[in-house]
Amino acid sequence: MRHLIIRNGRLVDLASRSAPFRDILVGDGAILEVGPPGLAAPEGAELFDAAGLLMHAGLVNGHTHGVGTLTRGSRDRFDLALLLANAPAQTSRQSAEIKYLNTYLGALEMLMKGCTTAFDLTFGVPFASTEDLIAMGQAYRDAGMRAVMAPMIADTPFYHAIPGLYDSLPDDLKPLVGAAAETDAVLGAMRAALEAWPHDRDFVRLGVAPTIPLHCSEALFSGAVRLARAFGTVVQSHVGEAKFQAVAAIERYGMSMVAHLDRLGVLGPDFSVAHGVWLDADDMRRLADAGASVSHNPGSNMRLGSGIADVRGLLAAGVNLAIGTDGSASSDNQNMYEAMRAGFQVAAVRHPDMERWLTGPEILRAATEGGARETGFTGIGAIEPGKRADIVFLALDHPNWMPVNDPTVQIVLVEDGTAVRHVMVDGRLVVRDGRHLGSDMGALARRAEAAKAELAALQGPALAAAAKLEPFASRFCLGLAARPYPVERFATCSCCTDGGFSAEAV
Ligand SMILES: Nc1nc2[nH]cnc2c(=O)[nH]1
Repeated sequence: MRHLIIRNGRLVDLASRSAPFRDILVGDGAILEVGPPGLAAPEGAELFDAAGLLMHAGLVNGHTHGVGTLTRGSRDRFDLALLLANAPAQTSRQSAEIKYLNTYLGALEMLMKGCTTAFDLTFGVPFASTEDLIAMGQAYRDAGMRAVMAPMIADTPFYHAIPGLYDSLPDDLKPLVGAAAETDAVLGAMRAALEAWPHDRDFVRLGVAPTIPLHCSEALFSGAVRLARAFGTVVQSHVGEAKFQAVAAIERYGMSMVAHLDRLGVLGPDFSVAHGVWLDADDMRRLADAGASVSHNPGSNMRLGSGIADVRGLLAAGVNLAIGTDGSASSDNQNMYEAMRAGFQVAAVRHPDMERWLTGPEILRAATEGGARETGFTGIGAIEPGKRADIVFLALDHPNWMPVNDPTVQIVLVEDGTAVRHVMVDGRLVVRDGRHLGSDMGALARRAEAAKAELAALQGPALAAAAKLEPFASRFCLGLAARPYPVERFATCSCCTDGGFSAEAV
């Protein structure tokens, strides 16, 4: 066994909100013991000196999209309706190099900012082949990160998914709307990828993401979840992200999106909801009863103007909470410290009553243990015996940490990733002295610029067509969002006007 003894570091303790000195003994990537200074180590154990460093468990990004990294920061006024109007064009045509680079650069950013595991909703089959998915999984392997890669699958294009939207389009634009996909072909391609998956599942797993319930026929959604369960993997879907979707769900199903999913029998401990902004108390109870998770993505929900999730309500109901950044195409960066800080801030904005604000330990727990449960990587999320050694080392001689106060609050509200000194995954350093081991940043920057040019040439015509449709999608979805949505939770909120969130707050 390869032993590693980490000495002289301070370990964040969520329960006592302190950071006592602790030694950590690691054997073959697993944490064997955690104890006060002077912990016994076997002869020949390699010493890792963590003097002047604060240790916390690697962060888990509960929801991202590696596919959007190369387009980060390219548009400012961009809401979910515009994103969905453009998504097929943006994800349709990419070379293998672009797919790899998108994923690798996202992973690199996450690792360098203290995140060691991600739930990545990537290109959907059949547009991404099994080979593409394997290559994107390799990007995580090469970066040294853990991930669930879940292809976003659908059989109903956005314009058909939202009741009335297609009919609202001028006739000359209707041919620009993509055709429905063959349900069996999508499920067949998903099955083939699951069967062929070659990567070590302790590091990179293949998950399943029926992307948005409205974009999936019942046969596709149920079939996707059955497949995930047959292969013992996890499922994630965008649920209740924007108000227009919540209203459209009532119109389409005669019930909320979560009630529809419950009726399909797909909710369970292996099921996670991305966003979960537009949920009522009944939705939350159904998710909690099923043991499901919600990835709270506050930065994205603000960036796209989607709204503010009632996270206190989710926790009180007993839903497992994770924290996510969302993809860089929707929220630009992959900074889990920023996502945690935003999570704290939006809860305070959402609830005038301070008793309902989130605490530092609650957010940090969601970004570690909650994410571990949500991704299905049960061996991560904490620094304790039996877990894998995914450890972030923050420099205490960085201004962020002068002085050390309540470390559980300071990580959430002060740290921004700039104090990340080293990052360890499975007992091996992947970031040392702030630099990712194995990446040539100059070469990557040149590849990214070349990929950007290639992407513009490949996707230009499809994006031009999407741009013609965009104004119609935008107007239609704004019209849906202007309708009252009957969610009782807003009745207790001081920023409420007519039973819906005020336009200002959303
Ligand atoms: N935020 C967000 N990003 C996406 N990227 C692709 N689909 C989606 C979605 O439904 N929501």
